[in-house]
Amino acid sequence: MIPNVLSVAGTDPSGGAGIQADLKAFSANGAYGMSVITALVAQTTTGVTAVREVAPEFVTAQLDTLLDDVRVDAVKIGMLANAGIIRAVVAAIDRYAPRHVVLDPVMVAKSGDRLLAPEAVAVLRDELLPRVDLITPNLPEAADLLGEPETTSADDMPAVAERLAALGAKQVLLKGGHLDGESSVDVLHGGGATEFLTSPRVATTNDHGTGCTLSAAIAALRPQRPDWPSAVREAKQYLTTALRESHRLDVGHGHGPVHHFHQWW
Ligand SMILES: Nc1ncnc2c1ncn2[C@@H]1O[C@H](COP(=O)(O)OP(=O)(O)OP(=O)(O)O)[C@@H](O)[C@H]1O
Ligand SMILES: Cc1ncc(COP(=O)(O)O)c(N)n1
Repeated sequence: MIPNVLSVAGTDPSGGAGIQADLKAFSANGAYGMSVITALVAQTTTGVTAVREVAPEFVTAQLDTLLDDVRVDAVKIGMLANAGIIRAVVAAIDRYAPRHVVLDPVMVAKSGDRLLAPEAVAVLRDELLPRVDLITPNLPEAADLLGEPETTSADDMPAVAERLAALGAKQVLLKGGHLDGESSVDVLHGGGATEFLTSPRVATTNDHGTGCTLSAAIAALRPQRPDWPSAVREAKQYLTTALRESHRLDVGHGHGPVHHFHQWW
């Protein structure tokens, strides 16, 4: 059976990040994609010009309407914008107890624009993080969640992932895309085990929405794979190929999107 997978996130009219990227990654990884929108974002490959946050009650209305009808096999949560929307999502998780939940704790876009109110970071950490199965912070987001300086070395990443797990996340995928080096190194920590996931760094400026794509591919694959490490390893391979294939696209003048190729038929 094809899994039903939901993205709860903001929009990107240029199709590189947010809901639009998630739906492409779901399809490419064999899932049926659905979406609940938290914020309308006027953005493209060069940055964000405006944000309209959806009222928390309307996020609840979208979630209730969908979840009362459709079985959801996995959820990917991205941009949540503010504390009211975080609490609407927390209430829905408590009400419907979805089987697999991935949280990409989106805080700042690649362009430097804030996508989460600073005062909402504590709400995300204390109320949402302990309710999800996997969190996928990048290094600045990990530092913000832990209230400590940002790590600049891959050697420190296992210890950072362990401290994030102590906040209540069952599995932590700490992403090292912001580090320099020949390889792009992530660390997966969970169930008492830690592993490095290393892929060759692709020389490209088409790196808008890489975090969105990775977390969405993980959510799509998890119901189709026996455990988190299998889904995470395969999603990372999917992202690396999507980055490699991105040279075939000609979209915008800034950080372009990755190419969501179909790998399953
Ligand atoms: N140039 C690259 N080549 C290969 N992998 C990359 C490259 N850049 C990023 N990655 C990988 O992409 C994923 C996302 O990493 P990153 O740390 O950039 O997250 P992010 O900042 O949340 O992404 P974004 O905000 O762009 O959505 C990680 O698995 C990282 O290793
Ligand atoms: C709606 C939305 N969600 C997430 C991101 C982060 O992606 P990036 O860091 O590549 O800009 C974004 N730009 N927009």
